[in-house]
Amino acid sequence: MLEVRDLSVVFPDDTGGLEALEQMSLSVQPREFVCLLGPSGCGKSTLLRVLAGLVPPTQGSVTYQTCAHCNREPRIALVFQNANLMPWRNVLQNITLPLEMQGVEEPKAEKMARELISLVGLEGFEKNWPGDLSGGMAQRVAIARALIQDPDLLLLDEPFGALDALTRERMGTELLHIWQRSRKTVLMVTHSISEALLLSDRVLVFTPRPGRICLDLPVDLPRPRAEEVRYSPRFGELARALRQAIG
Ligand SMILES: Nc1ncnc2c1ncn2[C@@H]1O[C@H](COP(=O)(O)OP(=O)(O)OP(=O)(O)O)[C@@H](O)[C@H]1O
Repeated sequence: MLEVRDLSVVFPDDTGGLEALEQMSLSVQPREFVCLLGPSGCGKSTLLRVLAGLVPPTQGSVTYQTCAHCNREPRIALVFQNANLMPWRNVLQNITLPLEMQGVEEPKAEKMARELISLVGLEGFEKNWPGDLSGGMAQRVAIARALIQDPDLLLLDEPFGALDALTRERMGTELLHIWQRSRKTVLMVTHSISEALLLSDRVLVFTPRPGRICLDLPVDLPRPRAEEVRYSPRFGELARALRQAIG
């Protein structure tokens, strides 16, 4: 699905350049859920921005294979820590926005949005304004708005980072359910070891800047997973391995 080869990113600064990523290589399989963990400033968001085409690589390459027989540009959706909803559009209208920009007819866009509203558990809130939503609800709208583009790759940059601990835990479980039903290829930045283990097939741990991958850990916890997996001995072993790698 995605192949990154020897990727380096250097941001210009007064001292000759700030190296955010150094010769990073990784690949992601279709429908895989991969989490990125690492110390603050190690280049996790930079990697997502390169993958989304927002930051150019200084060196190296990013290649997408969207499907076996087609050669189209990949569809990539990015969700940030803040939901960034349009305050003058209600929940339904926020979710249909990307389709409206593509010129999709309103009844079709609305039908698709209602299906996603059901997927993210927001039935009954279609007409609510963003200002009346909790942080968790706003992020669910942002995730639905990303999914309506039917992305080949969904990039999540600490999507629950601004939420309180309990809401964050609940949103982790909800994202697990959403992914189990949508089965998108996902790359997600998180600072939470337990969130990474609950959700992902693989966790990539970054070194301090310049970011390189120091551990590529397959998460061999059985699926479908539920909240209780956090209390299994294997979960504890994997958490210990990740903690050691982060240092
Ligand atoms: N547009 C930019 N211009 C200059 N420097 C940048 C830019 N974007 C990021 N950086 C720098 O690159 C380094 C990596 O930043 P990045 O945001 O990718 O780290 P991160 O691992 O996502 O951090 P955090 O976990 O704190 O969000 C940091 O030192 C940051 O200051």
